[in-house]
Amino acid sequence: MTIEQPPSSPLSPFPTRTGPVHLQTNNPKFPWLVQKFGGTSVGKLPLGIVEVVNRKYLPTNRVAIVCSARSTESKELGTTNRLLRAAEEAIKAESTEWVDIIEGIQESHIAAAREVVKARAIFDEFRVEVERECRSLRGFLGAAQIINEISPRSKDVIIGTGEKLSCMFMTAVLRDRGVDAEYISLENILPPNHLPTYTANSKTLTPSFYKTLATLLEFRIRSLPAHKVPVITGFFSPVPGSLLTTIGRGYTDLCAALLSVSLKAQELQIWKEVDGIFTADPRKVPAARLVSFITPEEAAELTYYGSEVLHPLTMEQVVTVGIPVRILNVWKPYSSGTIICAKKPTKAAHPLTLTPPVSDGEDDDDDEYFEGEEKEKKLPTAVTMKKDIHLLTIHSNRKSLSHGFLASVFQTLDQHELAIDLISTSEVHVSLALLNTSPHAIAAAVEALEVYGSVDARGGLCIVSLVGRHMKHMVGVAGRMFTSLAEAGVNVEMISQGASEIGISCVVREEAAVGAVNILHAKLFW
Ligand SMILES: Nc1ncnc2c1ncn2[C@@H]1O[C@H](COP(=O)(O)OP(=O)(O)O)[C@@H](O)[C@H]1O
Ligand SMILES: N[C@@H](CC(=O)OP(=O)(O)O)C(=O)O
Repeated sequence: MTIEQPPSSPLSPFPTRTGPVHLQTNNPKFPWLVQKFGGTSVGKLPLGIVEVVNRKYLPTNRVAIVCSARSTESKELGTTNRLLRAAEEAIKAESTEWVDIIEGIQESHIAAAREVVKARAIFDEFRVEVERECRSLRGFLGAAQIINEISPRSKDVIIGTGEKLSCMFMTAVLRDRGVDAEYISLENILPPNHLPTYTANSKTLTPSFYKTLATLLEFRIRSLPAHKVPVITGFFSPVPGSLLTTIGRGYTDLCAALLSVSLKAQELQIWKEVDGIFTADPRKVPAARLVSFITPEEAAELTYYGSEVLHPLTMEQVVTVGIPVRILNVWKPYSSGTIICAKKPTKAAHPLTLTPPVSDGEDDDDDEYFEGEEKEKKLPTAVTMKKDIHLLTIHSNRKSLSHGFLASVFQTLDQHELAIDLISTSEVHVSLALLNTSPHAIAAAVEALEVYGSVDARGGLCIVSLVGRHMKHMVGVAGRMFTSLAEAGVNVEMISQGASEIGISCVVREEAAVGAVNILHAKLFW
């Protein structure tokens, strides 16, 4: 089968083939490769994605694609945020704005396809699917307006439309360029009657949830004809609680990680608009450098403490089965990005031939894998910051023993669904840094904690964290960290060293945080 190819498009910086091309299919003999594309990549560079899949990886791998909802400028202005706004509008009695928002989403997807999809039949089929999907969403929101209620589960259904439209779009674009793609929606992947068994408490998903989901994903993908290239919604549902409350925004990374586990993928690739993981957020620290390799523990610490490169739950899924994760830039498909795996891989020309050696569990020096290369300096790996932090300091009234005191504090925070980011404690005093997810919950927790002593609560703070596997063995790093901050006049409100010894964190005022990160980068990373 051959398909006519259009001339190159302004949406791709790469040369586009002209003339007929052969249909590109998955080869079932090749190892699986899972590729997740962020919403801005789908929005700005759909033909770049085709290039990545088709020309670069289909010749060596069996590819599964996961997409999040399309954004043409930034995630803030993207489809998911627009859908959330439509949901808010729909429960206002007189509002019709939600109708316009859905119309806008529908039209922007159709307009994007009109620009890149050249085969009329593929475009027409896409348009019919998009119109059907948006009609169904309008019906759903119309019903919500009548009953004046949108439950968390209903919100999931609404945002899920974003990934569905995005994957329909990418399937059409890939087909148009000769890739035998198949759209897969995971909107009903889990049987709803099983859900209550998958939460240990109201917020935490049990390992058996992830295991069941991975099995169902594998079953779903393997039910496709083997040569098809699946294009899978990063949205999966239903989940205990709701996807937004239990897993949160950025759930597509987690979906791709579970898929990689279920397919025993050779690698999980997260394609973004940034070259990989940097020594600091390049938007805040102009001198930040790309890091070619980091460990899963470092990546988890970094994402937890504010580097938005991966969803925080992603790493723990892939790490147990040893699947390497690579962060790559969709604008530079031939660069090798950042690889996240337990041991530094051997160097080779093609990124996918970087095979991570099996770890022997020893904490040996990873320089050995770069024989003949310049000895790597022992430095921290990255510095990161997390905004919107509240600090609670509780001075016990000594009416309970210290172990009882801490237990009561934790229990109270749990009752108010507040998660602790950092903790620093003496026998009867405790300081806790919390993400300010709900000012109401913090106020209620403070009131409840006053039973145990006096409570000092302050907002407008930031956590600044230094992360690095070498820090376990570096003498004086904490000293240099706090001397550098003190010399720059940054007041440190709390200090905490992670139990894994790969992270040291402190709390500073929000207005001092970017400066603090820049100072630490300038003083400790060279
Ligand atoms: N240490 C870090 N390394 C790289 N990026 C970081 C780091 N910390 C924060 N970031 C930010 O994470 C963002 C994620 O990349 P982006 O391409 O915008 O995401 P997506 O493609 O998922 O929308 C970047 O804009 C970058 O500024
Ligand atoms: N579209 C969703 C899910 C997601 O994973 O997004 P991203 O891949 O851009 O982090 C969101 O905006 O949260």
